[in-house]
Amino acid sequence: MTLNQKSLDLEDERTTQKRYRSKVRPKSVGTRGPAVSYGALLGRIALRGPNELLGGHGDFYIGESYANLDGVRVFSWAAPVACTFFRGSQHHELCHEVALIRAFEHQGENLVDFHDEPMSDQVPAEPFRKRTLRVPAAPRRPAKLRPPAPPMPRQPAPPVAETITTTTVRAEAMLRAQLAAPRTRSLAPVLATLQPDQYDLVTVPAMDSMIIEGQPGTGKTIVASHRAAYLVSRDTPPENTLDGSVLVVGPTAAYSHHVRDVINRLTGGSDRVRVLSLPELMMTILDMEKPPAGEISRTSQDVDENLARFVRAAIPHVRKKVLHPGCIDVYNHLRRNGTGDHPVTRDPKWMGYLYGLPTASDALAQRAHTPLMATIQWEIQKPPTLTGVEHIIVDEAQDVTALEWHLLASINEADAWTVIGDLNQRRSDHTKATWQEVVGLLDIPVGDPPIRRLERGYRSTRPILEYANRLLPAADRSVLAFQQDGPQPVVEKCSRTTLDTALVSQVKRLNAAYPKGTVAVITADPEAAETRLRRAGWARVRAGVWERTQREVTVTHPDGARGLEFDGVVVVEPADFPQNLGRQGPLYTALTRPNRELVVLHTKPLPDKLRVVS
Ligand SMILES: Nc1ncnc2c1ncn2[C@@H]1O[C@H](COP(=O)(O)OP(=O)(O)OP(=O)(O)O)[C@@H](O)[C@H]1O
Repeated sequence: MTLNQKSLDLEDERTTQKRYRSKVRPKSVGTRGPAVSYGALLGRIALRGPNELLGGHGDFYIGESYANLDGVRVFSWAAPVACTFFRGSQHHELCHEVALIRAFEHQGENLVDFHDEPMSDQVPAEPFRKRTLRVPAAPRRPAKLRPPAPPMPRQPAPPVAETITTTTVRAEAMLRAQLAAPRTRSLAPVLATLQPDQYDLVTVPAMDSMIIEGQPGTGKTIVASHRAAYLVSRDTPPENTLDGSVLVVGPTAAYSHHVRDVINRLTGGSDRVRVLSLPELMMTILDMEKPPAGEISRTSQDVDENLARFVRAAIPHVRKKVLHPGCIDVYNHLRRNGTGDHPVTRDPKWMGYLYGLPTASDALAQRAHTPLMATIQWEIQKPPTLTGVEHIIVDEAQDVTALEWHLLASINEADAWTVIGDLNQRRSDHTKATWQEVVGLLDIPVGDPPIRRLERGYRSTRPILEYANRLLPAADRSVLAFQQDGPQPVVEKCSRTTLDTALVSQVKRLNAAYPKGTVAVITADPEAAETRLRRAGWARVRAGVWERTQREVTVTHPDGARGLEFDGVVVVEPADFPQNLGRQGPLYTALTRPNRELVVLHTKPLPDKLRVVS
């Protein structure tokens, strides 16, 4: 295609984009501000020839929702026919007719470029209808006289044998450009570059439960967020959707913030998807304003599923004494181990545990006891805002304890689950060590294969992943990084006095290297790092965020970094990171947060595995 032709075609596409936006936008724009979808066209499909399903035309668009632009059809990304664009494995009957796929590149609201990918050796000479050349500006017929377009079949056709595989990378140039762009504070929709394996997982029917596993940066959160939107889209085939709502559960409030925008953009701000971190969920149940503090559990008993059983058995006894018991009445009943006639348990191990519980007000303030308090409250009075949930998507599921799984299972009215995680990032010994145990606990059927894997890492470059993966068992160490090139991690041995200057100068260097991007310091001792920054002239703008000369740095404990990403990350003193059963989940999470550059500063010896030169 000549340059001139391309710019004419681009003009055409921009015109269609404008018309599409003006048609769909009033439906999707609400009062929720910039997070709401703006009606982007994602791409365009040219078939090998005209097709009667398309009223004799041979091309169509894929966009954020359905529209008919005077005979030019835009199908939603959630409709089965979008498989022609995403190259998933549950093919639509038009999949094997595809000659050319055009993917649109947007900057903000502007369509700035397109990328064509031939899929067949039979690409028609003029694959796409050209509006500026072919469509005369003739007076238009009144809409009511226009013949209705033939309906598109909604059922996906049986898979066809062809060379499309889910390991294929699609829209590669755009994907590369997107990953090289500065990271922002919240995740963005990636529909135009969604990969075939991700699309397959996003579009699994709502009532099918599954476990998805993948190393850091393989797109698990992308799948979680796009799947939430797919499940409630009005363009999703009815057999794949649900009547109720979807709850997306993540690890921290920062994670909820990270994904809320993308879901709002994809759903047009639908109130059928709720995003809450586990602590936020429990605070909602308990109607608490301040998050509880401290460890997620002191002992495995704090989060043991037996507690849920005790609570359910205790409530009828408490109700005999108190007509409308509150959370505290039930808690105190447990603390006393019930009554002489009806003890909660006769097991000495559990009796000791119950007698040792703190007072109710202390328990409410301690994170280790929030799952128990929330379980009690849920059993006695469910908040109406959390009813009607039919599918729960749990991200960072490796960090959910047994008692929390029980609570989530009580909330889930249709028992449909998408459980997503990475066991290598586990941060506690008190969570389940295998997915089989989680499946057993939830008592759900999962399909075949029982665990689906996302293999390709998108976030971190190969040098970063190779360094971080040294922490893993040998069998998990191989790296499939989409971004092959990037700076080697900088590992700097410091003295206690030089650590201060090294930290500040690395933060400044990364800020300068990624002027539009994000930088973080991840440390087991955020207070010490904040003191160093304060002394160097940085000022706190909000919790965990510091500013100097209009540049920001986030300072966080590894627990707070889960699910997040930054362009540059400084990891301070790996030897001080919490370990579980000798494994380095929190350190592994920290080392895999950067998209572009990793710096490790240490005064103490590095963990053995990081000292090994591969
Ligand atoms: N198809 C895609 N197109 C563009 N960007 C993508 C795509 N898939 C993943 N990414 C990007 O890769 C980065 C990592 O994705 P994501 O956060 O979903 O990974 P993850 O598996 O949840 O990681 P972790 O477990 O480490 O938190 C994000 O910036 C995301 O936007």
